[in-house]
Amino acid sequence: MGRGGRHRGRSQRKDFKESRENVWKRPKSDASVDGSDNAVPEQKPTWEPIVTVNPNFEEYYKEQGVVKAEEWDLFMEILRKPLPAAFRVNSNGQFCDEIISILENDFMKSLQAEAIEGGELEAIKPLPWYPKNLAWHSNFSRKEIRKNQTLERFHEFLKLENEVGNITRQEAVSMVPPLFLDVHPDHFVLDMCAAPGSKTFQLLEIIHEASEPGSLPNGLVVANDVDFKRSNLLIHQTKRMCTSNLIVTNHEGQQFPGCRLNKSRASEKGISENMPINQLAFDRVLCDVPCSGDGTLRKAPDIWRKWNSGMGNGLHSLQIILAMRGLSLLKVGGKMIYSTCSMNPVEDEAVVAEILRRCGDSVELLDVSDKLPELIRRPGLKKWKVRDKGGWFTSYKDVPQNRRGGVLVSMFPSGKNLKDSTETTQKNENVDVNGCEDGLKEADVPVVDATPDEQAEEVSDLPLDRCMRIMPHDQNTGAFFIAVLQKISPLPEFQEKPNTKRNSTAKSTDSTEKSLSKESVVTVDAAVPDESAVEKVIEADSNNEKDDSLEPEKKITEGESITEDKEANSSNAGGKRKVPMQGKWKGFDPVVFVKDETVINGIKEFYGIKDEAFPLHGHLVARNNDTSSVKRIYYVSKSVKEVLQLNFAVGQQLKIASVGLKMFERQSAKEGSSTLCPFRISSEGLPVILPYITKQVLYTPMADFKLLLQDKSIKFLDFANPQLAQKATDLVMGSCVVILSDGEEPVKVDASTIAISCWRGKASLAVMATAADCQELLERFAEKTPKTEGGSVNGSNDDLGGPQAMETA
Ligand SMILES: C[S@@+](CC[C@H](N)C(=O)[O-])C[C@H]1O[C@@H](n2cnc3c(N)ncnc32)[C@H](O)[C@@H]1O
Repeated sequence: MGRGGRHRGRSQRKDFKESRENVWKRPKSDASVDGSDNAVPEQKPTWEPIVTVNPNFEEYYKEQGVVKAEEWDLFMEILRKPLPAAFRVNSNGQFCDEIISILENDFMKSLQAEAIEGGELEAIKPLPWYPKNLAWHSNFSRKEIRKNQTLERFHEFLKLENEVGNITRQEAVSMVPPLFLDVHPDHFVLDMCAAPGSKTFQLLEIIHEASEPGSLPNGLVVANDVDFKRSNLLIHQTKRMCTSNLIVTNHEGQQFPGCRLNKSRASEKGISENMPINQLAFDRVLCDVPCSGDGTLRKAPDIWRKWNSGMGNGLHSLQIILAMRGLSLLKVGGKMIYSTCSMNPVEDEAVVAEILRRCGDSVELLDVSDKLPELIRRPGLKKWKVRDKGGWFTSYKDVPQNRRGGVLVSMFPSGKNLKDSTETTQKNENVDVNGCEDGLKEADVPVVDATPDEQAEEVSDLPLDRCMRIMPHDQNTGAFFIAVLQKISPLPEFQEKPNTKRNSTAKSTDSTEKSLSKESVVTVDAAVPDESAVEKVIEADSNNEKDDSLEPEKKITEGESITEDKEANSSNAGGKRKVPMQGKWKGFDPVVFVKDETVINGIKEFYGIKDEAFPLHGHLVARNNDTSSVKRIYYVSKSVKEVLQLNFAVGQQLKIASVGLKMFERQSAKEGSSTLCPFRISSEGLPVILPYITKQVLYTPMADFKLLLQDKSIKFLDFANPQLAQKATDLVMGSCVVILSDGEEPVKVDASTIAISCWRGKASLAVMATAADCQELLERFAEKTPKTEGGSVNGSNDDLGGPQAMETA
């Protein structure tokens, strides 16, 4: 019997069938669409059908030719259907193989009856183009899964595994860009517009792919997003990954700092001007830009009502400057993905064409047609039109002066202001072209002769067919656009700098937003993926050192401050951070290296961690502006440490929202008892540090391990195995680790080791892990019971599989 083991009768299938017939409904009280799943309320109000008609949308895409006339009806039919749910199994999760096996051998079969009832061939199936059966598609929509009782067991499974980080719910097409980025474990990767973080999670998985338990990759991911609230969702998402190789930053992507140590600064600091210039450059950049999001219509049906052509036009310039900044931060030889969840060529091919024009020979649009052959996609367009309120334009030369504020030359296939052979000259009045952020006059958009081809119809001469457009009706998904770019040589000099007036012929964010408010009715963030792990808005993440629930016990002397922002130091008193606004950075406490020998040596001694095996010095950071109350200590990988040091060296340019892996947490012992070390091992950090802990470890067989998970606390005398009582008593009071073992003998920690963080009290042992983690382990053991226990509890964990130890608090 599978987990939960609840089988429902046929009567309940009726509800399911009905739910499938009602295509889209929404609560009568309107819900705003911000693209994230939390926009779809769980409340049970009266429901009214959502209108899935928008004549402007239909007219626009018919004219653009993104689908052929003969497939139009199918395209529209699929767009009106709710999006099937999709999810990925975390390839670094300890139970990865086991989860795939449950999907293949249990749910694929047990859900089949429901699929047939609903008219589908398969209930769930692995996405054929995703490696190693790690990604799955379900023919049930997410709403069906949530609402239909027959699917409850599957829903519970998804919810629990998602919560503990073993799976991530993510729209299928949103999984594609990281697969084309060709990331290696030693790469420095920048995810420029990262929230809510599903692709960041994928990037981290790839970085960690080849790591043994306890060993850390050389690479790192910097996940950036301008939106503070959404950054918190990202922090929450990626916390489930237990990584010390992530930095989360809060910058406008187009202004992301290069952390360059310039000459004047070098002399100020007395550093030789001849030293190599330090630059934070990346091997890979993911530029998954804000977009109009019409590729997510199936998931966010409110877009039907809101869509208009101005949405794409209004974002075009921001998309260009984000992509240009991404390319300038890329190492020569490095690769960047430009992607959107929009089908609109103005946000897609036109942006790629413009960045290729700006970069000349220094950037190549790669042909990746031989990669992921099972993924059905269409080549990028080479011709398209531009529409605004006034009508359609096939060439910039046809755009009247009064429309040139919103319609830019870069939106057209040629990217040029072509002279019509029938015209003698183009008037170049000194009129501001709003699309040019530095106030370029129209005279600066040169009028050029059209080639004979261009005179007939504007067709791009760039190899835009190398771009990829995924269409919903090809494989029952959402839509997505992806281009893979490679930096061949340094960019033309003026393009290498962050977005400045001088280097851009596009609108600034401000002018983009102005243009948006003029013509579009959806927010910039409308196009956001479906990741359900972000169903709650988290107001402050656990990095917040102002949480007073833990008592300060011991003073930690800070090392050097990495982000010494005065405003950061003076804010954030109440636990809620302020949103950085108008370029001012507010809200995050500075990152400091923990250098206090008493603290570090105390931890090392208490847990028996040897320096040569696992150095702590230089790898521990805290968030604090008050050195007396460090409560959480984060571990950073060597790569992250180097970036922090560089950041410090160049004047704290990075606005760091979160960094490192929470490894130690200050814990007060109960009144009347005391502990030698006030820092307990956090469950997030345990998988990394477990192989190096030599003290405060208790090995328990399965029966007692289960008891501990069930009861959360166990008196020493209640252990089923009487020897354990003595061994638990022998531990020093305070934090300890309990490892599932064949007997009560030590086992060598490897990928299959299961461990939880505990607290050794006066006469009992208490679990310091979340209820979800305990439940997940118990269910895992239940799945295994017939095979491993055979009437007797042997406690062997040999067949539990997967990397790293498991648990979190
Ligand atoms: C399409 S979503 C990104 C989705 C994300 N890559 C993922 O897979 O979860 C676009 C994101 O861009 C962010 N954004 C908007 N303008 C930005 C800017 N100027 N710089 C950086 N991020 C920006 C939005 O807050 C939004 O989170």
